[in-house]
Amino acid sequence: MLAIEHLVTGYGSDAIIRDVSFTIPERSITAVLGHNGAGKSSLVRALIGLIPAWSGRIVLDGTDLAPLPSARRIDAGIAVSFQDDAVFPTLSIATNLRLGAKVRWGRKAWVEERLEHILTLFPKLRERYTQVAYTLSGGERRMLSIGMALMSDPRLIVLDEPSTGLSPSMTQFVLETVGDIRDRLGKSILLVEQNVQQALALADRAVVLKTGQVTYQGSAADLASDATDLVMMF
Ligand SMILES: Nc1ncnc2c1ncn2[C@@H]1O[C@H](COP(=O)(O)OP(=O)(O)OP(=O)(O)O)[C@@H](O)[C@H]1O
Repeated sequence: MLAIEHLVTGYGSDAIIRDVSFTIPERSITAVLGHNGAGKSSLVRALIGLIPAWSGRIVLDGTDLAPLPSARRIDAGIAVSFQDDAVFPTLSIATNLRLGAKVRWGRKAWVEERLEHILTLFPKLRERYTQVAYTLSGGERRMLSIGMALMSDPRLIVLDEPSTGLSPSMTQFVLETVGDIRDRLGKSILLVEQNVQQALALADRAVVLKTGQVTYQGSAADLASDATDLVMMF
């Protein structure tokens, strides 16, 4: 569904992503793994247009998104939830979620239907629907941030380290929900995670980045089962 082809980008004159190519299949979870500084966040930024591609292509359903600005990429079907939970703290859960669907505001019934899907996925958000977002716990705020990204009904959702700063039980809940986003909503997910074992247990495919280059791409289960491979790839 999405193909990243020979992507090169970076900052100033430093190339950080160096000839990266991989594909993300329909209805699948692809985990992007790598040490601190490997280039995971830079890859996410390039994917959604926060930094320009120096060369290469980002092809979604046959269209190259690399020359397009971020807003056009959202229209094309990519959404992102960043680890710093970009929610509006003084607005209610209900308003935050509706803002996530801003690109489709003209279609009221459609927005309400999306909202129902998200509230079914995150029952905690339904319980706190009218509360303002700053009253949420860290885990609930993470759910809201993911819910907002899902409101535009993307084909591909990019989750940048969704477990960062969460307790082990909340991490488990959020990662289980990532499985639901694939299975119940039928989305494709690019999951950037520090939590290697849990990410591999959940993902269908894995991509390992090392100093901006791909050292592994293939089955997540195969990588998880071979400890030697894991050490070599990182
Ligand atoms: N805005 C920036 N300007 C210049 N260099 C940057 C910038 N952001 C990141 N870098 C550099 O790019 C390299 C890759 O960083 P990046 O944040 O993409 O890695 P990462 O794999 O996401 O790391 P982490 O797991 O620590 O978030 C690092 O050497 C970093 O210092």
